[in-house]
Amino acid sequence: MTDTILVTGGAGYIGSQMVKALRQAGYRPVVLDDLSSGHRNAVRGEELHVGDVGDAAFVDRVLAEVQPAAVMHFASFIQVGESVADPGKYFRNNVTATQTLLDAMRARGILRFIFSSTAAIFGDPQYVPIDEAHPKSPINPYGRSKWFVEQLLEDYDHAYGLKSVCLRYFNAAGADPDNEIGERHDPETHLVPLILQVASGRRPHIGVYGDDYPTADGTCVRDYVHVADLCDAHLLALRQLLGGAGSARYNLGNGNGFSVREVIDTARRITGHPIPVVMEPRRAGDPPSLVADAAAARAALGWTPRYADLHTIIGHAWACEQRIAAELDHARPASDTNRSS
Ligand SMILES: NC(=O)c1ccc[n+]([C@@H]2O[C@H](COP(=O)([O-])OP(=O)(O)OC[C@H]3O[C@@H](n4cnc5c(N)ncnc54)[C@H](O)[C@@H]3O)[C@@H](O)[C@H]2O)c1
Ligand SMILES: O=c1ccn([C@@H]2O[C@H](COP(=O)(O)OP(=O)(O)O[C@H]3O[C@H](CO)[C@H](O)[C@H](O)[C@H]3O)[C@@H](O)[C@H]2O)c(=O)[nH]1
Repeated sequence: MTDTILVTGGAGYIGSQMVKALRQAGYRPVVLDDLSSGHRNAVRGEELHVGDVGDAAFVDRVLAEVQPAAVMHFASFIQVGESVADPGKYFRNNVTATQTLLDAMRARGILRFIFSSTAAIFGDPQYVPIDEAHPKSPINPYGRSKWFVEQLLEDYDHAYGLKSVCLRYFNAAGADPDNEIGERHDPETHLVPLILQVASGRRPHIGVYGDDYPTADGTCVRDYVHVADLCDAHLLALRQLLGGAGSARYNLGNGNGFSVREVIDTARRITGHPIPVVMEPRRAGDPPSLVADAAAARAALGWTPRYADLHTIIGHAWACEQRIAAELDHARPASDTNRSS
């Protein structure tokens, strides 16, 4: 029988890619999303339940109807800066609502859970590459919200036998290799899509947040990991959980750090656009360097990233940005087009 997998946040950037990967792997994905930042048209033909993960009655109805073998939980708020300005919003959605979901699952005897965690749980790294044993010391409410849930999951396993895999993504980037879906955050805060919006003419320049960090060229170093590779890791974790494996946590990255300048240079080569840079002050809460040690995921899950090369990651994101820019151009009223020409 085909296993049904409930994907919360399945209308978002990573969740929609996951839905596609689940379908291709022979599962039946069902989406639960309140469309607060997701897009209805990112859900392409799957069953979609529109509502809030924090709404206990709604979640219970969906679980009863869908009867998933496991839940993949992508739904959350994701902006570090906003989490500092409005921590209540982040703890409510990322912690309290997640607990509501977990309690509803328990009540229905659904005890398999895959959680979207983040490198932000580590805070300022004490060493790189960062392995699973690295101390957890988040420096913003977003990171703390994810670390709270990880700890809650440990207690829910001990007490209730709820088995979970926490996957700590480093910098998710890239887009669907088939270019059907892609990254559409609003507002966009992530480096790669912002750079590509400059190349497509949607922005005049890219601001670089600081060049006085203790890195080779002074700009921050990150480990960019392809969204399709993140989905592969989820599929492997899912197979293990459904096979009866216990709870686990894995760091997911390629183990290669690239500076902001290197990312911009790579994008210049791919797009042929000069991508003007404007230097800006440091952004609060940015660690100088975040690079994953993903040896545990490779060994225990058998995870081998297919698109580890930065050129490929940005190339896929560029194809997506060109498609989105063309769609926006097409949708713009003729009077706007006349003005800009
Ligand atoms: N993008 C990254 O680089 C990155 C890095 C590390 C971790 N993550 C985590 O991965 C997950 C997905 O991130 P993303 O970039 O796809 O974000 P996204 O904003 O594109 O997707 C999140 C989805 O969750 C939905 N949602 C939010 N709150 C909800 C609620 N209460 N009920 C129902 N639906 C709700 C939104 O409508 C959206 O469709 C998040 O949990 C995020 O913290 C992302
Ligand atoms: O316009 C921009 C945007 C970003 N950056 C820089 O580019 C790097 C990457 O920034 P992103 O915003 O793309 O990604 P973050 O590293 O801040 O955040 C990512 O990793 C975090 C964990 O640390 C969270 O999980 C978050 O959701 C995820 O997007 C950072 O050094 C940032 O300062 C710029 O210079 N200019």
